[in-house]
Amino acid sequence: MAPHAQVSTGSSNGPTQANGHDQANAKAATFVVRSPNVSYTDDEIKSKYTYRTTSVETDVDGNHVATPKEVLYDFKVDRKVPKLGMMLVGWGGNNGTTVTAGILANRRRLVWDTKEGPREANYYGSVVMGSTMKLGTDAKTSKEVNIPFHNVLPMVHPDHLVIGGWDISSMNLAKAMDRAQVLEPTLKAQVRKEMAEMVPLPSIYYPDFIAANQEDRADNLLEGSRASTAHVEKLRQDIRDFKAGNDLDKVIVMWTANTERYADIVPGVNDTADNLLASIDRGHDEVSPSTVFAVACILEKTPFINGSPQNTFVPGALELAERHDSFIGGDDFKSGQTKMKSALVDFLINAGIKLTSIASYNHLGNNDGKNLSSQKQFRSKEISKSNVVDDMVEANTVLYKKGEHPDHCVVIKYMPAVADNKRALDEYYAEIFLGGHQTISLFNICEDSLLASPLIIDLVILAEMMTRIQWKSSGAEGGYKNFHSVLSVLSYMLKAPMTPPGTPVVNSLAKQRAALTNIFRACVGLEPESDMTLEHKLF
Ligand SMILES: NC(=O)c1ccc[n+]([C@@H]2O[C@H](COP(=O)([O-])OP(=O)(O)OC[C@H]3O[C@@H](n4cnc5c(N)ncnc54)[C@H](O)[C@@H]3O)[C@@H](O)[C@H]2O)c1
Ligand SMILES: O=P([O-])([O-])O[C@@H]1[C@@H](O)[C@H](O)[C@@H](O)[C@H](O)[C@@H]1O
Repeated sequence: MAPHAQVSTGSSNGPTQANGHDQANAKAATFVVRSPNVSYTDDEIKSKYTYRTTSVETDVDGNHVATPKEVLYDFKVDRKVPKLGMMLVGWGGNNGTTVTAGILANRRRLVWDTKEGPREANYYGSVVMGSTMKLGTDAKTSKEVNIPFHNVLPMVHPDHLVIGGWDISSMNLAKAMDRAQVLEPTLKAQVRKEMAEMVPLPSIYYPDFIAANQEDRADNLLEGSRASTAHVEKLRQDIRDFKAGNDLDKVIVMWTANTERYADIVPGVNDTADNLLASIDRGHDEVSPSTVFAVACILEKTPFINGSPQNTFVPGALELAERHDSFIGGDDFKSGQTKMKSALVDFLINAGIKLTSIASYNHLGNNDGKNLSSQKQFRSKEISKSNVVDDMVEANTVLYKKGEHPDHCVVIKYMPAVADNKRALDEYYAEIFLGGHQTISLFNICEDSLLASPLIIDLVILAEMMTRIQWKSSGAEGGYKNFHSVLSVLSYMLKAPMTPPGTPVVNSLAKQRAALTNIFRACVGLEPESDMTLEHKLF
């Protein structure tokens, strides 16, 4: 039975150290699942998994009857780790330049001087590369055994990503890195030469969708200022050329370009796949650049992830993705203030503390902040930052009556002086025992692009991993199928997680991580992580 995680010498499975790097000649810990329900070949892992849930029926008086349910699934994982390309829309931006420099620094194991002393490249902030999961308990000592998250399935290692992309700004990545004002000069100096050779492909620019203050950087444009089939086909060709030119097996496209205004959902324009394609062909002005990128990727069967808050996936795009069995995911990286919020609100409400108001303010001085200083673009962000508590509030009917929820305001101000070092100030106000109150004030300096870049890596690696996982109901006729086109499994990294139509949105950070972890565990026939530890209680 082949061991699971390979030896770390340069394999795509990658090493296991906290900074994601293998030590010279270190042997990555491996694991293999010994079970009649799991089989390994050189090409595949197959598992039979019993999915156990509880079905609840509620009568008119609100009384529940809970019935345990079991569904048997067969999972299949393709073990061949591909040569993977990551194409960024907005490659010349703060996130695009930072994630590119970060991968170069890690790949070359760079060390650079800072005023606090030497710093070495790492992947901190990445769930895939910087966190672990509980494998089980030691057979002899009963102590927890934890493994690097990256090792649970044969994932791409970020060091091996081939990076490209588009930008409406023609600036090469070295100059764009300077413009971003994120990285230490001593690090920039070591990657400058390589980054100077990276030049974004020209992109589509429909001025009405982003702030007018972005116009001065728009000098790298494809002809045409509204959607067209020619734009779709050009972007598809760009993807094919990038894939062929770098001898890639696959490409993932990530939108990390400016936040756009919401597109109106117009019957006959973008409400169905056919209407959307026809609208693009007619050059309808309510089709955004991000939706054109999404359509191009869907038709090219290239996973597309939206790292910004706008409603890129209009109903027509969603229907098109389902029709083509293409993967999409989004929206809006969950990097700092909102990530903290989704953890804190989860804790407070599950502790029975009645949160009654959340005031979220932040100011930042990067180009994202400049774009968000325009009301329509801010509104996109306000929506994604505000909805993150809904599911946790609705789940607690003890604290909140139907429709009752905490006051919640979101403020973002553009203050150039602080550049990428966003200042987030939050106040959480809650009712506690016997009419008391609890006030929690948070001051959180988020170096925005250093927090978002690891999420870009996670989203790309996990989206690619999902293209190699298939399922079928045990014993059912027919072959294996892909997961649904909408990759809700990516929700941990996203503020406004997209889910398949008709399915609930989960924003609780703990639940999101558990879903991701346990789906990957099921692929190797392991039960969900249980913290019952009965072995430590029943003896
Ligand atoms: N912590 C974070 O940085 C964070 C968190 C959540 C979401 N986001 C979102 O990620 C996106 C990028 O953030 P950033 O800080 O890198 O912003 P940025 O403004 O530095 O970079 C955006 C880049 O996109 C380019 N661009 C704009 N329209 C384009 C188009 N149609 N095609 C190609 N390129 C285009 C711009 O020229 C710019 O280089 C923003 O939408 C932001 O809201 C960022
Ligand atoms: O992820 P998070 O810190 O809650 O949200 C952030 C906002 O507070 C910030 O103003 C914006 O510029 C970033 O793009 C990001 O969306």
